[in-house]
Amino acid sequence: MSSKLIAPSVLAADFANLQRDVEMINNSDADWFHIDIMDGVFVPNISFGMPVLRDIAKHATKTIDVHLMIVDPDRYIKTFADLGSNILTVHYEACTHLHRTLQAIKAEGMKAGVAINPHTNVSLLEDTIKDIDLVCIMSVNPGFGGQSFIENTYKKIKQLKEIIDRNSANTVIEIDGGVTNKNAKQLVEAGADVLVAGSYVFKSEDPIQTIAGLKEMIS
Ligand SMILES: O=C(CO)[C@@H](O)[C@H](O)COP(=O)(O)O
Ligand SMILES: [Co+2]
Repeated sequence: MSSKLIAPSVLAADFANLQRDVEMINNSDADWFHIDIMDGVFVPNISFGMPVLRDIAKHATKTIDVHLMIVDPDRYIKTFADLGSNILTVHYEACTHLHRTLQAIKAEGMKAGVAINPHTNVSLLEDTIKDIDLVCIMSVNPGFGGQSFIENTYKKIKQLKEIIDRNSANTVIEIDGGVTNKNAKQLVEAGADVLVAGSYVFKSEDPIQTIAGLKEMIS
C-alpha cells in the first residue's frame, strides 16, 4: 500500500453528539472509520453494539473498519456485513478455527482482518497470512481507549512485514492503541499502513486539524 491511512476510533467520540463526530470524520482527511465492538467477556469492557453501528453507517461516507473484541465472532459475521462493515477484524485469540472464520468473512463480501494482542507472537500468522487482508497489531491491551503505547510494537511490525514479504501476501498492517504525533512517523517507517487514533484525535481541541497533522506526518 503506497499511501498511508488514518482511521479515527469512534470509541473516543462524544456519543451524545455522535452524528456531529461522524460528520467531522467525513469532512476530515481521515480515510476510515474504526469501530470498536467489545462484549465484556473477551475484554473487560462493553462499548456499543449493532444499533449504534447501524446509525454510524447511515451517515459515514468512508470505509467502515470494524474491530471485534468479542468471543466466538463467527456468530455475528453476517450481521456485521448487513450493518455495513467493509472490513471485519476478529481477534486471533478469540478464534478456534481462524482459517474458517476468514473464509466466512470474505464470503459475506467483506475484507478479513485479524487482530493480535500484545502477548501474541506475529509468527502465529505465518500459515494464514495469504488469507488475511489486514493484521491489526494491538499496541495496547484491548478494551479501553486512552492507554499508553507499547514500544515492543515496532519490533512486531518489522517481523510481520518479513512474513508478508516472504509469502508475497498483500496484507495491510494496522496499528491500534496509543497512536499520537509522537509515534506516527516511526510506525509508518517501521512498516505500518494504517494508524488507528482515538483519544489523540477526539480529545484534541481541533480534531479536523489533528487528523490533518497526522496525515501530513505520514504522507
Ligand atoms: O481497540 C481499541 C482499544 O481496545 C482501540 O481502537 C482504541 O479505541 C484506540 O484508542 P486510543 O488508544 O487511540 O485512545
Ligand atoms: Co480498535
